Order: sequence, then structure tokens, then C-alpha cells
Amino acid sequence: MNERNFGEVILDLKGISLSFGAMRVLNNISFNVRQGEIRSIIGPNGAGKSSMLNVINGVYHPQEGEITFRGEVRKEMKVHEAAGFGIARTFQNIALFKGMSTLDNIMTGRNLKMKSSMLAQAIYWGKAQKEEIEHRKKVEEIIDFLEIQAIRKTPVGRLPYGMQKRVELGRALAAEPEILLLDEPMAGMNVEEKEDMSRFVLDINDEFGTTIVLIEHDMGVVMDISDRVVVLDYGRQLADGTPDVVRSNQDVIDAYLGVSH
Ligand SMILES: Nc1ncnc2c1ncn2[C@@H]1O[C@H](COP(=O)(O)OP(=O)(O)OP(=O)(O)O)[C@@H](O)[C@H]1O
Repeated sequence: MNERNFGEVILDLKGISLSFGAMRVLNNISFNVRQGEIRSIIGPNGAGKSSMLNVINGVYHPQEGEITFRGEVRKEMKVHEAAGFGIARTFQNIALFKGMSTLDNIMTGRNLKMKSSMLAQAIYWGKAQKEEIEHRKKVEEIIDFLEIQAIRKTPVGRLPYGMQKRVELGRALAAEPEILLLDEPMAGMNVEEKEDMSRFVLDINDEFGTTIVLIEHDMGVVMDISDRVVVLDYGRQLADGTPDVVRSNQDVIDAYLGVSH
């Protein structure tokens, strides 16, 4: 991918350290995310990649470091703040309601956007109904975008794995996120499914201007679609830069790229 021009730094992580008991999972990690870029985090299993996403969306609170979001410095992100800032994520293990349809699962992603409470929905039925129709419209747009019209009524538990991952992406998109955190969206997929998912990630970034933070083990995909890549290795930060810079970094070659995963 050619180097693209980006907007300002929207998320800046400085000196982040995170421990669980005696185990240091992240050790003095610093990198930033620019508006509109595809930013990948790579590293071997257990390197701390998912923990890093959990720091960004406020699930984990680092013992050291600073997180600056849109110029505002904080020691940690809170879950509700992250959600309010438009930070949405998908999970390594699919976290959908298996008995519910594709449509209903994606609809749950609208929760944050829904103004009417359950009580208000009961009392002011007309207003709530109008809101419901608007949400439904947005969800239908996402279903069209992800080309999953054929499975809109199917319970997701019956869908093949690759399709479930796509529905999960749809649910995250329903929140109309500013930053989308994708935790191994292509894990367990065949080549064709990976190509489809890569295309959707690129299209989301391109068409909606969504900033993407991606964890992915497939190096071909990462080097192909990322603007910048940060490399973690058992809590340490090994490298940070464009795919070309990272690929030619000797520490990375020694510690990671030379090893198959
Ligand atoms: N809540 C937690 N409590 C204790 N240890 C944790 C917790 N979350 C993560 N860890 C540990 O932190 C380390 C890093 O895990 P993490 O899931 O962040 O790595 P990862 O790079 O995403 O790995 P993978 O590629 O296997 O998903 C692991 O040793 C993991 O067991």
C-alpha cells in the first residue's frame, strides 16, 4: 500500500505498562493512532496485543502511562468514555447472540445510539417507533454494505464461522464508530474469506473514514493493508513504523517474522 496522508493524532499512548499480579503484560509501550489510518498491532501469541486493545477501550487500566484522546490526557480510559468517544471493537472469540438472527444481532450494536429508554418506548410509542425505523434503516445499510442480505433472518449460530465474523463486524459498525478495534478478524478463515474480510476493512476505512486498529496474525494481510504497524514481543515494543520499516527491522526479523505462527 502506498503511504497515505493522514489527519491529526487522535489517540496517543505513552509509556503504557500493565501488570496482572507479578506478570508484566505490557512494558512501557508508546505509539499513536492518526485519524483515518489502518494501524496494526502484531506479535506472537501472548505478546500483549489483546491487552493493548483492552487498555484502549477501557477494560484494562494500566498501572503506568498516559492515554491522550483528542488532546485530553488521562491515566486510563473508562469503558463508558471509550464507548462515548466512538471506540468499538470486535473480539477474538465471536461474541454474538447465537440464537438471534443476523439482523437482530446487528441491531444490538445500535444500543448506544438509541435515545428512548424501554420505559419511554412503552409510553411514547409513536416516537420510539420512528426511532426504531431509523435504526432499522441504518442496520439495513450495513447489511447491504457487508453483502449479507441472504442471511439477515438466519440465527447466527447456524452460520459458517467466516459469516459469523462478518456479522460481528456488522454489529461493531452499527455503533458508527470513529475508531474500530478489530481483534483477529481473519483468524480461522480460509483464503477467500480472508480476502473478503480484508476488502471490507479497506472499504470501511475508505468509505466511512473509520480509523482502524487491527490485530492480525496473517502477515501477508497485515503488510498489505496497514498504514503503520507496531510490533510487540512479550510485553516489549520491538518496532513501530510503516510495513516496509517494520519488515526490514532486524529485531523483528529475529524475534517474530522468521518464526511461523
Ligand atoms: N485479565 C487477565 N488476567 C491475567 N492475565 C491476563 C489477563 N489478560 C491477559 N493476560 C495475560 O497477558 C498476556 C498477554 O495476553 P494477550 O491476550 O494480551 O496477548 P495477545 O498478544 O493478544 O495473544 P494472542 O495472540 O494469543 O491473542 C498473556 O500471558 C495472558 O495470559
